[in-house]
Amino acid sequence: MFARSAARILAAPSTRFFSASAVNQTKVAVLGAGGGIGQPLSLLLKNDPLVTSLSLYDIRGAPGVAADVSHVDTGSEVKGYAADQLDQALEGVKVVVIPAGVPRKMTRDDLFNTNASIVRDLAAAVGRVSPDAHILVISNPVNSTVPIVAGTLEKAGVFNPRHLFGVTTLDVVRAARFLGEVAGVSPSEARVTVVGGHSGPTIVPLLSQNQHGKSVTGEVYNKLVHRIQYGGDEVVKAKDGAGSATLSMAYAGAKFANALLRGLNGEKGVVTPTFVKSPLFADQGIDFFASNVELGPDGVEKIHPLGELSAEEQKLLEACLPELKKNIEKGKAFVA
Ligand SMILES: NC(=O)C1=CN([C@@H]2O[C@H](COP(=O)(O)OP(=O)(O)OC[C@H]3O[C@@H](n4cnc5c(N)ncnc54)[C@H](O)[C@@H]3O)[C@@H](O)[C@H]2O)C=CC1
Ligand SMILES: O=C([O-])CC(=O)C(=O)O
Repeated sequence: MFARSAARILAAPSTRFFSASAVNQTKVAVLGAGGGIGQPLSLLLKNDPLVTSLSLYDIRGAPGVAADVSHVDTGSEVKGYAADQLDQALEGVKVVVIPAGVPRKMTRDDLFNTNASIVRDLAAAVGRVSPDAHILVISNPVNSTVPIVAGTLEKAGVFNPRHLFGVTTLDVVRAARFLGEVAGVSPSEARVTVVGGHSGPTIVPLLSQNQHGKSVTGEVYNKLVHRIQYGGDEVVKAKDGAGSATLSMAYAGAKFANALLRGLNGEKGVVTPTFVKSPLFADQGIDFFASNVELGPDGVEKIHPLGELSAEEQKLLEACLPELKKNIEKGKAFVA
């Protein structure tokens, strides 16, 4: 099965994204497992053959979610942990996925005050109990929460940049879906590398690098880019006060977790965009950036350059960088 290029497996958005050798199975924790994302994400991880054991934590409701999910007839063990059992939930975990926090009503940055301290406290617990774990941050604003996790772990003297990922997979999933619609092809043929960060102008889809994407021009191009950058708003508006994307995010989170687990298990060529500590724009003071990253046995194996950009993409990148820099600095200042 591994003979097929993993990059191609990732390139094929579909419900069948789990691919496994079941050799090195892994204990995965979900922090925020009782929430809108956490519940379906826990279900999807229960269905991932690379997950041996699932540890579900939330300040409310995780034991109930765990009891429910544990009846699914796949091999993994599932255990739920109550509010005062965070440290127990983290014992022996190799991968920690964090969708804890509040979803937005206005902009993602509005969430900063609430989610910054939630994420900081959870990161501190990971640093204390399972400092080698790979941490996948879903909680918004990702552009700031990832630097918060990094800063917290740095303070604890256990930060490993190869083990920290902001999950930007929903942008990649949306880009494939929306380009597929515009070009009249299957999303599996419409894979788009999305770089930058995860909010409005910091989301930079490199449509020109896809054979269908490069023929989209003019007003259709502008609308497509806008839809990818503001896809979250579509869901927030449609949910009308009931939160933001949860189901598509759970799908994207499970897809990224599976890619990481395949890399950790030694599969070669697993490449997907993710927001990591990155040298690409570090000379401009931007030391976190999403780009294609090869995932390997120790997490980040190789950070790929952006490749060739069209003139439009160059402009999008120019708009992204100052905003992303501000978001990163805000996260850093919070933990300083
Ligand atoms: N990275 C991305 O692409 C996306 C990120 N998000 C973000 O994910 C986050 C979660 O969204 P939803 O699941 O819709 O929210 P939700 O409110 O439905 O669930 C959040 C859960 O976190 C729990 N929680 C709060 N504080 C906690 C703590 N200290 N420890 C453990 N659990 C805690 C809550 O009890 C709740 O069950 C939000 O910040 C949202 O903006 C949402 C969609 C996409
Ligand atoms: O829009 C939001 O707040 C949730 C999110 O990050 C997304 O859907 O991309």
